[in-house]
Amino acid sequence: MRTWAVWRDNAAVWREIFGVCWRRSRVLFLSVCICMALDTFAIAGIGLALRAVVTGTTESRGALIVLGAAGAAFGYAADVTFSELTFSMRINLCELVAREHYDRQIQLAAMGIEGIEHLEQTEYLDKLTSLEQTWAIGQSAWSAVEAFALVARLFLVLGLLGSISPVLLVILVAGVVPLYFEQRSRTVIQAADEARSQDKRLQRRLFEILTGGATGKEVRVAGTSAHLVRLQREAAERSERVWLRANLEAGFLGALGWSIFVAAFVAGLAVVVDDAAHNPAHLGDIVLTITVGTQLRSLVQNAVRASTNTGGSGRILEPYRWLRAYQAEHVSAATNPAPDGLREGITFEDVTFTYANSGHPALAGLSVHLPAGSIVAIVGEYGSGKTTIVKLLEKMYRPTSGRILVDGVDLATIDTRAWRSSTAAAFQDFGRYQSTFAQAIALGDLEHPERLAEAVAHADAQSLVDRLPDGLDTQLGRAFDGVDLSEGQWQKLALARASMRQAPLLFVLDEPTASLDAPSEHAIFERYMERARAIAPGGITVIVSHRFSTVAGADLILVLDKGRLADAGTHEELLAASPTYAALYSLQQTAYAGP
Ligand SMILES: Nc1ncnc2c1ncn2[C@@H]1O[C@H](COP(=O)(O)OP(=O)(O)OP(=O)(O)O)[C@@H](O)[C@H]1O
Repeated sequence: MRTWAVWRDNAAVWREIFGVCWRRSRVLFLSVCICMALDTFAIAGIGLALRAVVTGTTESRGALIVLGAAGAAFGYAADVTFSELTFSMRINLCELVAREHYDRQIQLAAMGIEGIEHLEQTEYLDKLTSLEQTWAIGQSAWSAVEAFALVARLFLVLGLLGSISPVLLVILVAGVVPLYFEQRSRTVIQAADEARSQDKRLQRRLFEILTGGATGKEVRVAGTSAHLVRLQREAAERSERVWLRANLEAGFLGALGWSIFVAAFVAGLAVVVDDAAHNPAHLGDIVLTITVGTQLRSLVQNAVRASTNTGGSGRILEPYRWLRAYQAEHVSAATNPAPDGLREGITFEDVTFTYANSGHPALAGLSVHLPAGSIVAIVGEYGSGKTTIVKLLEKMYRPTSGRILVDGVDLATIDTRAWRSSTAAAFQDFGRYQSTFAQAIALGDLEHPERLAEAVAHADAQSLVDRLPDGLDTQLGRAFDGVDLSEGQWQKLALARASMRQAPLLFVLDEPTASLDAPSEHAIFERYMERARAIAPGGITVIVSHRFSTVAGADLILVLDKGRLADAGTHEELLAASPTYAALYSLQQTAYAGP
């Protein structure tokens, strides 16, 4: 039942693929179909033409010999030409459809998912990775057509054999035998492929660790390279053993199937030869039987390959179908407009959030009001839930329970795109875009490139730009022979990107200065505090930090402890009323002041 459902779902995608092929290039689509159909008849034509040559020879009919020879030559030429043409046109069509349709569809579907939960689960990441080969989606549909055409060709050839002698139809039955064994040997190979996939992944990861920039440094210092190389070799040996065993078994199964087929074919041929010995007019049948019969082997093999590819295409269609279904489920249906400005503020109402792959809540029963127009700092130990609040505010996740209210309206009901375009954020794990410096900043708001200089100034990045060889036009990153930046410089760039959006309702800075030195950190905080005061009516600035001292000027400080709100208030209030805050604050003061 499950298999049937998979085939039905695959068929629905194939129908869609053919529709896309038809719309994108009718000429290519029709050419492929016509070439495939003509190729199907070419083999039968060759057999018939050769029989005509032999019959012409035995009956001394010159015209028939010439016609048969010309027909056979034409048939061979057609077979080669049409199969070559079909092959290259199919590739072109698949690439065209991938480039102009599926690449875009997949990217839109991936970005259409409201949150980022799926991006943090390995299984889903694997699925997305396999979708990088978008041409294979189109290829899967054409493999199905090819399998169908090959089976049609098989029946045509067998029909011809049957017309010589019904006894030859026994080859039809024999033809199923190698089909069965080839199928089984492919299953053996597939099972082995799956069985060794973990070792292959391990090999790949170890290779990345050994050759990667960041990991390479650690491996060298720790002196563990020989150990890692050994682990990699062991994984390779395990994988090879599984592969070799499977190939031997598959080879044996294949040989067994073909031996049975050859025995049946030889027996059939003996019947035809015996008949021709008694009736010279049937000599041509021997040629026809050998011509068409020898084609059977490659036909059956190709039919098996095509049908296995068609079945295997589920490997690419399954993640594609999954992505579409997942997107359909996770597309935001919220339609409330985002407010123009905040009047009351943002209220967390008993918000609890648990990550899908985690057993305990990252935030538990959080109830707090962030007043409109305020600067809110979130402090707390590692893993206390600070970033989780940021992600919830940006609608990357939805609360497991409780609500976040924006001026009394549930954030879940506010149109996600509209909400995000009224906010700006510099995330802790910011992107390092290997483009020009200016492009990497402008990504923050493509509609207002004129704000670039201002954003650079806000992030205290002007002196950095001045030092770059081509200023704002400097290419970044090693992938394109560009300049590599230090962690702190990348962070300033991310800050500038977040500063592109002027007067956002919500401005979130998650550890915006973690990689910066103390003077830069101080300058940046001063500037962002100042900016926050000038932000749109009621705009809220949220700053996440480990360093209590730098956010002391915030209007409201939230102290998180293991996912719970331990305390909230101004710096002075907390110093007076919160022993946790006072202790951590004085600890940090002492640590930064030194002995
Ligand atoms: N994607 C995730 N999947 C599962 N658990 C997660 C995920 N992200 C965070 N967590 C867990 O949720 C808890 C809160 O994490 P969060 O990143 O919000 O803490 P944080 O206070 O920002 O920490 P840090 O100061 O280290 O950035 C931690 O226990 C963390 O391990």
